[in-house]
Amino acid sequence: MKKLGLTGGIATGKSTACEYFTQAGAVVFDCDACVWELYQCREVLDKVKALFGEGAVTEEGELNRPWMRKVVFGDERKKQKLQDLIHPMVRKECLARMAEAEHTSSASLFIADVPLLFEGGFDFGQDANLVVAVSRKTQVQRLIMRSGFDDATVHAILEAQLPISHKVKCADVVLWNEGPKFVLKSQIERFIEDLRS
Ligand SMILES: CC(C)(COP(=O)(O)OP(=O)(O)OC[C@H]1O[C@@H](n2cnc3c(N)ncnc32)[C@H](O)[C@@H]1O)[C@@H](O)C(=O)NCCC(=O)NCCS
Ligand SMILES: Nc1ncnc2c1ncn2[C@@H]1O[C@H](COP(=O)(O)OP(=O)(O)OP(=O)(O)O)[C@@H](O)[C@H]1O
Repeated sequence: MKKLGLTGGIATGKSTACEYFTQAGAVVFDCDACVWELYQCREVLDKVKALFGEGAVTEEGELNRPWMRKVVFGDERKKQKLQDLIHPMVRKECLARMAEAEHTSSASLFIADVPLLFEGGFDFGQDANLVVAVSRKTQVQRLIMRSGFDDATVHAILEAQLPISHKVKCADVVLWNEGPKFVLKSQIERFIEDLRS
């Protein structure tokens, strides 16, 4: 089974690319989804509350995402504290999912969608790394269209990530997602064909 890391910046199209990889038969591990699941766990939420205070959790007992975004993306040290808590758990889940796929699945491709693949040095023994890239202008447009974040939040998140141009330099393969979705899809189909040949 070939193992690939997939990354990009926020809203560059990682999840969209992974959807196409899944359609093509790959097993995909999504770090963001894993983080969402971890926050469903009371023990994890209690740890987040212990680190950041009562404001981290809503009255309904869920993670207060807008509050956390403000705290974490405005302060490098606090962001690091959250990452130190969450990343080891995500990596553990990723390795477990990969081991399970190797034993139970006939898929020939395992892909981990890791937003901070290069920032965090996320190593799960992958054979190569893919980057889904767009121009900064398109990235900001798609991010605002999807999330409605204000300019300050967009700026803070982008500041917390390596520039796409840097990620492109670290990539083994770049999927250029500036055009319509079907163009991304056909790049992925061609990439998979090349792997098979
Ligand atoms: C701060 C949190 C609560 C904000 O939640 P929100 O719903 O807005 O974002 P979500 O988790 O869906 O992530 C969306 C995107 O934000 C970006 N992002 C998330 N965490 C980080 C981070 N620590 N540094 C830079 N960018 C990040 C990524 O591009 C990611 O794809 C959340 O992002 C979080 O817990 N981050 C820390 C965990 C982490 O590092 N996750 C990244 C994958 S392991
Ligand atoms: N080629 C494209 N053309 C137009 N819109 C696109 C294209 N690719 C992705 N999008 C849209 O841009 C937004 C971001 O895409 P997607 O969720 O795949 O990015 P992401 O990198 O996974 O984001 P995040 O970092 O938040 O996890 C979505 O609304 C998606 O539908």
